[in-house]
Amino acid sequence: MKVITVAKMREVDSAAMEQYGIPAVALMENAGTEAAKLVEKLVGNLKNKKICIFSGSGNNGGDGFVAARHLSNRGARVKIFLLGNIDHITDEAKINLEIVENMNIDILQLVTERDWDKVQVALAFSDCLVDALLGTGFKGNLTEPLEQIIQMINNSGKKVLSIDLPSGVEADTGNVASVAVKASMTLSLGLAKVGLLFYPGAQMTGELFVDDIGIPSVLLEDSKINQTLIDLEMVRRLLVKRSPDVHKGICGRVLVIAGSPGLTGAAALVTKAALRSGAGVVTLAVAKSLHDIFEVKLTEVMTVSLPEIDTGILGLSALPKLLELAQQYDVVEIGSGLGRNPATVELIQEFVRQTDRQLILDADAINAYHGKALSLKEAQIMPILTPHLGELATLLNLSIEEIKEDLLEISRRAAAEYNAIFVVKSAKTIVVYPDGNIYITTTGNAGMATAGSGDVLAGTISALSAQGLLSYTAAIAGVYLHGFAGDLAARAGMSGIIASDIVNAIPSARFGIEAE
Ligand SMILES: NC(=O)C1=CN([C@@H]2O[C@H](COP(=O)(O)OP(=O)(O)OC[C@H]3O[C@@H](n4cnc5c(N)ncnc54)[C@H](O)[C@@H]3O)[C@@H](O)[C@H]2O)[C@@H](O)CC1
Ligand SMILES: [K+]
Repeated sequence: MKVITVAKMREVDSAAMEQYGIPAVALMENAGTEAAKLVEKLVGNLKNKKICIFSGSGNNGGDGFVAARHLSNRGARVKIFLLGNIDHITDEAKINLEIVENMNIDILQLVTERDWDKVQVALAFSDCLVDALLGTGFKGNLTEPLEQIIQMINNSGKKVLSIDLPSGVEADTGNVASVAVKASMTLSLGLAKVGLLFYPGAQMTGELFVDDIGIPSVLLEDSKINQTLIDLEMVRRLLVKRSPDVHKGICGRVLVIAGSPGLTGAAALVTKAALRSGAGVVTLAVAKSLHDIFEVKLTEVMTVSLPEIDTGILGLSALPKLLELAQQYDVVEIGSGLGRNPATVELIQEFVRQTDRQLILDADAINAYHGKALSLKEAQIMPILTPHLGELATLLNLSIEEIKEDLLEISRRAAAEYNAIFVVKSAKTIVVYPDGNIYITTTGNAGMATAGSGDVLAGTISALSAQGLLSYTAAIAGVYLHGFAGDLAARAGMSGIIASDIVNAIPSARFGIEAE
């Protein structure tokens, strides 16, 4: 499923109206009709049900007026609370406001504090609320009466249907200024808005429904809408089932260059995740003085000892051996817990420049390219980078807050600038391609915010890439599989998940995805 930004949604709306001649009021009619159906889903038989509709003065409010008409027609007792300047009401909303006025539906414009009491009473006796205060036209901070009304809605404990977006959620970012409606259901119009998928907006959305409201499908499937959700079907098509006559040598060979003193856990997690994700052979290359530790720590992973420049620290002296070794592997994962010694940074950059293997760069390998987009462009095959928000911020010289303000566009610019596939890890991990396409995962949970979870992801993507998925698709399938494994691990208690739990759940997750 595609996910859309406000600017693009406006283009699609305009095209529906101008190219296809669909009047705006018809789109609004469809929006309100669908909203009324979902209210029925929330409360059951509408007869005598008390429904409060909160409408703003924009088109989102207009959708609310249409819903009011349909709900009233089906026997509900509807009250409309109108907020905002009625003189600035849009043409389509005005048409629908006049209709509900003509139908003698109870409408109260909220102006003074005395009106709040009426809202409180109505809320107490209502069966369900419809939130049509703010849609895609909202940005920034909420002004006072809105904030108060939204708080009243949330405090009422009633079921709420939000139209298009929970009011107060910014459509392009998922940011919530001070407060937003906590919806039981959200009906998103045309396509789901980006903000419904990212936190904190995603937390306010409730169950998400999407309706095309009559917009021609060719407009909604436009290839220029370049955000797509990663779903089960997509990943099922990508993951190739193991044929019965395979041997380990053709199940994907992964070389991992990771670990430094005090950071051996990262290397262990990457390698184990690669094995659990189905790689046939996984080898860990480490500095000589760490080698014995890993020999004990890892059973199924082979280890190779590299020359070091200091205890446990790699430098250029390891380069010839690494380049030669890499030839025997399909994919090289580099950087997890490798450390930031300038000599190690130099080794990373030279290795990345000279090897012709597919690379997955994590953690310190990403840090090695701070301000050096041009030198990463020297990589022979487009690499995959797996930064978390902090690493992305450092790479781009921005703060995490600045990135969150415009995550998609900033990630797009980074992928284009570095000519790399970026897997940006956060509560909603995204895969970003230099051509601007973004894939957003639908798996994963808050329990996965735990040390080492990112190392597991790097191992998973490496294994899938080594198994023959193109870097383009390995990142998508890896992110989904990793999140799915985390969701399985969460069944035993989300808040206590540790990274090894995710590793151990990968085989079941893959089995679940591949199952017919
Ligand atoms: N053709 C279209 O564009 C369609 C639009 N539709 C609906 O129209 C919505 C978009 O309509 P609009 O562009 O009129 O915008 P909205 O109705 O989402 O919001 C505009 C209103 O919000 C107020 N507002 C904006 N930012 C605010 C802030 N920070 N604090 C307080 N008030 C603020 C504005 O003053 C204005 O009254 C969609 O979300 C959807 O629900 C649907 O009717 C379908 C067709
Ligand atoms: K809304």
